[in-house]
Amino acid sequence: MTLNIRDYGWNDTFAAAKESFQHEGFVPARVLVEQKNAYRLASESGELHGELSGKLRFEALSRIDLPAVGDWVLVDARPEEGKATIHAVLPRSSFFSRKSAGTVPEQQIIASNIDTVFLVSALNRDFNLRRMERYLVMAYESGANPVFVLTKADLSEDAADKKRQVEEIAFGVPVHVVSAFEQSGIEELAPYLGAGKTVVLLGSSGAGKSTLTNVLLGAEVQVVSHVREDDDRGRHTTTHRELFPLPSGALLIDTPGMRELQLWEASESNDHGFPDIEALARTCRFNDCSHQSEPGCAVQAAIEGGELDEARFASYQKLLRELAFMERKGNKVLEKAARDKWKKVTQQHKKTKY
Ligand SMILES: Nc1nc2c(ncn2[C@@H]2O[C@H](COP(=O)(O)OP(=O)(O)OP(=O)(O)O)[C@@H](O)[C@H]2O)c(=O)[nH]1
Ligand SMILES: [Zn+2]
Repeated sequence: MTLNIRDYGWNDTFAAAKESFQHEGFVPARVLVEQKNAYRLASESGELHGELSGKLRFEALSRIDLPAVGDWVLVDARPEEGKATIHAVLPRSSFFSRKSAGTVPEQQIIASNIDTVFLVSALNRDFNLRRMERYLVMAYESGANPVFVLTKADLSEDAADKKRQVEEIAFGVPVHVVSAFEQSGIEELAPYLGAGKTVVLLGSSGAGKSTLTNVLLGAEVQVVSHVREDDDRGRHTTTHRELFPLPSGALLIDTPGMRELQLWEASESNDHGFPDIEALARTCRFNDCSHQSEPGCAVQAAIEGGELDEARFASYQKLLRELAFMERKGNKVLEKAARDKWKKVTQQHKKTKY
């Protein structure tokens, strides 16, 4: 079985990056699944089981240097055995990462080379603008383009109003209202789901990500079952992180991996942004207190009194700055800022010897 890697998102940028490696005989492959340093890859010679070369394994300075779902890697392919040895990871155009817990916190790639991230939120009582802001910051840091998808429109009587509220916090970011149950609004997502485009769904548990995934998958059930005819392993049984093709030709990364990001959400923001700090701020003497050196500042008093962690206050301010920046500059500049941020990481990544 052969396949066309362009169907898996291969493009001229990756092709140019490959050229700079000048390794005779290595071919590109995309990581579909990663489990404990074993990989399933899509290559021109079909799906292969990949293993890391000894050199890549030992020269990796951290986990960020190792392949993750969505990565393009260069491999020595042995199609007759169904196997490949992974020798290098091509620079990532975007990625989600998280810091893994442990004595030495380490950055770990959750998913990479993503074009669009659907920030999925339900329009019921889970609706939470502060949380959406956090997700948006995370999306910008990834380098992927954020799109808000507000789900369960059938449960909401003020969907249009909520849509407007989201548009206000997320200047220039598209917002779409859908209902998986009523199959409404789904067609608005088509522009992001073109052939070779990679999408991930991100959002809290219960937001409707799996249901939406099924709708996107089921849009052309015929095509799906056709694809499966010569694949008796059944490619959509997902208990792990996996990249798989949608009938539209787009690639969806699904998602215990994205659930891991929710841990980030839970630990960093407590689900409600910074309610403790916001409560303190309401008791400052001045309504427009900047919590720096104003008299009667309850926030500074709490820091001095040891009730508020200074680092937590610093990250609150960082969030406010980032959001203010977004609102001021609009989407274009933000995209550049996000891009510069990940470029730096990618450059660090490049310094590693292959
Ligand atoms: N009314 C309504 N309910 C929905 C809709 N989409 C999903 N649900 C329900 O919302 C619940 C959660 O949906 P899931 O798709 O499992 O949510 P999820 O985001 O994948 O959740 P996790 O798998 O925990 O991350 C289920 O009971 C769904 O039936 C919708 O469009 N309308
Ligand atoms: Zn104050």
